[in-house]
Amino acid sequence: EIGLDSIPVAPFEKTLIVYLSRTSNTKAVAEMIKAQTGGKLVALELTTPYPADYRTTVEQVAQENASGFLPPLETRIDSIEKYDLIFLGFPTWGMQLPPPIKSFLDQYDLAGKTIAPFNTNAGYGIGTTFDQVKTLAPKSIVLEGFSTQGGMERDWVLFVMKGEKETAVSDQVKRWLNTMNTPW
Ligand SMILES: Cc1cc2nc3c(=O)[nH]c(=O)nc-3n(C[C@H](O)[C@H](O)[C@H](O)COP(=O)(O)O)c2cc1C
Repeated sequence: EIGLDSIPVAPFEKTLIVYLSRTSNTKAVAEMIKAQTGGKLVALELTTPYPADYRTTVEQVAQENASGFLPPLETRIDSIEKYDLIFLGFPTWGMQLPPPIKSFLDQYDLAGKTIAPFNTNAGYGIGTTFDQVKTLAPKSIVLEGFSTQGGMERDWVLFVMKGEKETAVSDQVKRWLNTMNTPW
C-alpha cells in the first residue's frame, strides 16, 4: 500500500474524475469530488446501455463477467495523457468491478498515472473492485479508495445522496481528499 501523503501534488488541470453510475449515487460522490478538486468530470456512457430492468441487468453483468466481455464505451476521453490524477468511480456490481470500468481500464493507457478509486454499494461492500483496479492498471499508482453505502436497487431504494446522508458523505469525501498531498 502506498500512503496517500506520498503522492505528488496534482493541480486541477491535471485531475480527471471518471465515473459509472446507474442510479446517480456514484455520480453524486463524483460531483462532490469535482466541487473540491475542480477536476474534469466525465460520465462513462455505453454504446448499448444496460436494460432498465434491474434483474435483467444483474444477469447480463454476470454473463459479461464470466465471458470477459468488455462493453464498448460511447464516451471518448480527449487527451487522457494530460491527466496525472484520475478519480475512478463505480458501484459494486455482483461484488466486482462493473464491466464498463473494465472496458475503460482496458482501453486507456494509465501507466505512470495515479488512480484514486471511489465506490458506492448496497451495503455489501467493495467486494474485489479495488483489487481489480490494481490488477487491471498494473503500471499505475492506485491510492487507498473511498467507499460509502449507496442505494439498494434490488429493494427499490434508488438515489440516497440527499439530506443528512448527502452532508455526511460530503464530509467523508472531504476527509478522504484532505489526506492527499494536493493543493485543494
Ligand atoms: C447490476 C447490479 C449489481 C449490483 N451488485 C451489488 C453487489 O454485489 N453488492 C452491493 O453491495 N451492491 C450491489 N448493487 C447495488 C449498487 O452497488 C448500489 O445501489 C450503488 O449505490 C449504485 O450506484 P449508482 O447509483 O451510482 O448506480 C448492484 C447494483 C446493480 C445495478
